[in-house]
Amino acid sequence: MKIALGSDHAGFKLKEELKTYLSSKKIEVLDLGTNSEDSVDYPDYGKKVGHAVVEKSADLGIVVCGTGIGISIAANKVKGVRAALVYDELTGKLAKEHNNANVIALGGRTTSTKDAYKIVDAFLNATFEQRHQKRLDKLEEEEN
Ligand SMILES: O=C[C@H](O)[C@H](O)[C@H](O)COP(=O)(O)O
Repeated sequence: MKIALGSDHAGFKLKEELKTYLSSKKIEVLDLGTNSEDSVDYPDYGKKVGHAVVEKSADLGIVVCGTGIGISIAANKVKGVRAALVYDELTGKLAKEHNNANVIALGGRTTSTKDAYKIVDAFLNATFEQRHQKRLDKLEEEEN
């Protein structure tokens, strides 16, 4: 399992913490930046992670900005991405079970590190429920 990580400056600290956390669980990480708290633009990093996932350089993606909002919108602009802004364990779990999200977005200014770890675990441990596939097909139809 390889996870692509990306953030803007507001998500940098949480991205770094997640990188350490995932590595400690022996999950491979592809860090696509940013690499400091210097101000950058979230679309650049959301799109990078989205491309990494749909082009299969990574299995899943995690993106972080101040709220998770902007970077989730950015990731969702990439065809084939289903990015979910998640804010607790339940939404982390349901993002996989119902939406088969291939990217989750977190807010570095809105979600604590401890909660982020729980959310990521809930997402990674959940399984997509096939009964929702027809809805995902309808999303895909709109892209094509
Ligand atoms: O949705 C957008 C994100 O939360 C950004 O991280 C945020 O807008 C960055 O704000 P600022 O440039 O004031 O740090």
